[in-house]
Amino acid sequence: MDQRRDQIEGNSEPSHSFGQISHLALDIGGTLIKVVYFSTSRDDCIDHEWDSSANNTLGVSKSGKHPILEGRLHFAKFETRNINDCLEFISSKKLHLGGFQRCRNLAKDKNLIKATGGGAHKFAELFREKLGIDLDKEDEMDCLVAGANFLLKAVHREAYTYVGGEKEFMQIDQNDLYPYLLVNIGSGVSMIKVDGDGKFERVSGTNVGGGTFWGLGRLLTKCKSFDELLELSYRGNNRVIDMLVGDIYGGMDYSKIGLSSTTIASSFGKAVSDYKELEDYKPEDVARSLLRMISNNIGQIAYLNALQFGLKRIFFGGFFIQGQPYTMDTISVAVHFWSKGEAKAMFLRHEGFLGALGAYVSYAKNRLDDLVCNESIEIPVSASYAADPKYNPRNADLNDNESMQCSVYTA
Ligand SMILES: Nc1ncnc2c1ncn2[C@@H]1O[C@H](COP(=O)(O)OP(=O)(O)O)[C@@H](O)[C@H]1O
Ligand SMILES: CC(C)(COP(=O)(O)O)[C@@H](O)C(=O)NCCC(=O)O
Repeated sequence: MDQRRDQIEGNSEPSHSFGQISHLALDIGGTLIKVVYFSTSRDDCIDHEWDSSANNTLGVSKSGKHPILEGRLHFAKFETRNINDCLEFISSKKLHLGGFQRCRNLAKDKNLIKATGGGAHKFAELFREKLGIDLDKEDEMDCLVAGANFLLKAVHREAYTYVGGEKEFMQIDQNDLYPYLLVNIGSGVSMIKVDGDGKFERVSGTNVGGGTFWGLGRLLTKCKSFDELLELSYRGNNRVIDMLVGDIYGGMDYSKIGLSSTTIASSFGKAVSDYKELEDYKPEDVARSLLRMISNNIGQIAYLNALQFGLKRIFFGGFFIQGQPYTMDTISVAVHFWSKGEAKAMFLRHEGFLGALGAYVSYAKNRLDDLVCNESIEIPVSASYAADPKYNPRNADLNDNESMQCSVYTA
C-alpha cells in the first residue's frame, strides 16, 4: 500500500515531516485548550496543475472543482491550567507563524489567530506577550454550531448512536439535518437549537457538567487526573451508594409509574441510610455514581429541551464524553427512557473540537487571503474502522495529538 493510501486508511501520522502549517485555530475553554491546525507536505500536494505564482500554502488550482491541496488536519488538547505547555507546543512547531502568514491583518499589521472560548478573552494578553500574536476572537456559540455543522456535513461517519454497547454510525442526510439540538458538555453545558448555518438559539444550559464531574470527583476520590477518575468509574458499582427504587420498595418494581427496582431513585442516597463515611466507600464506586448522576441529569435536561422545541435529534459534544462507553450509554438510556423512544442521542467523533473547528472554518468566512468564497474542506475519514477485525471503539475516538487526511476544494 502506498504511503498516501496508508495515511487515509490507517489514519496514521505521515512518516515524512511537515510541509507548511496554515490556519491555526484555538478554543480556550474553562478546562481544556483545543488546538486545530492544517499542514501540508510536498507529498500531500496532489497531482494536477498548480499555479506556481501562488506562493502560499493553499495554492490556487487552475482547473475547476478539484482538490487544490491535500494535507492533514491536526488536533491537540492541553489543560487550560497548564497553558504554558500549549504556548510551548505552538512555539516549538511554529504554528503561530503559519497562522501569521495566512492572516496578516495588513491594515493594522497584526498577526491574527482565530480563537474562541472564554480564554480567548482571558488570555489574549498572554498570547500577545509570549508569541507576539493577537487572538481574533470568534463567539463561542457561533463556533460550536459552525463546527458541528461542518462535521455533520463534511465528515463521513462522524455521528453515531450508542446503544447496548454498540456504536452505529449514522448516515446524515444534509437536506434533512435541521433542526437539531446540540448539547455541548464542556466544563458547563450549553444546549443550542440549530436551525441552519449560523441560525441557532442557545435555549438552555446547566452548570452541572464536565467540570462538576472532574471537580467533585477529584475532591471525593483524591484521584490525580481526569483519566484516573474515568478508570475508577469503570471499575465501580454505583449501586453501593445510589439508592435504588428496589432499596425503597423492598426489592420490588414500582411498576405503576414505570420504575423498575433497579432504577436509581436517589443518586448517592444510600450514603445517608448506611451511616457510612466517605472513607467507607471505594473511590471507584463513588466515581461511578458521580458519572452516572451527571450523565443522567444532562440526558434528562437535553430531552426536556428537545421536547419543548419538538426536536427529535440530539447531538452531544464536548470533552466530557470522550467516547466513554459508560457516559454515552447513560446519556442514551436517559434520552430513550424520558422520550419513550421518540428522541435519539447521537455523539460526534470529534466531540471536543467543535469550537476549535468552528474557529478554523471562520477563516473562510472572512475570506482571508487565498481562501475563496464557496470553498469547502472535505475530510475523508477512514471507512475501514468498522471493518477492521482489530477495531476497538475506544481507539477509534480522537485522542490527543491526532490528525486526519483532508482535502481543500475550491468552487
Ligand atoms: N484530560 C482531561 N483533563 C481534564 N478534563 C478532561 C480531560 N479530558 C476530558 N475532560 C472532561 O472534559 C471537560 C472539558 O470539556 P471541554 O469540552 O474541553 O470544555 P471547556 O471548553 O470548558 O474546557 C472537563 O470538565 C472534563 O469533564
Ligand atoms: C459559560 C459556558 C458557555 C463556557 O463554556 P465551557 O468553557 O464550559 O465550554 C458554559 O460553561 C455554560 O454554558 N455553562 C452553563 C451556564 C448555565 O447555563 O447555567
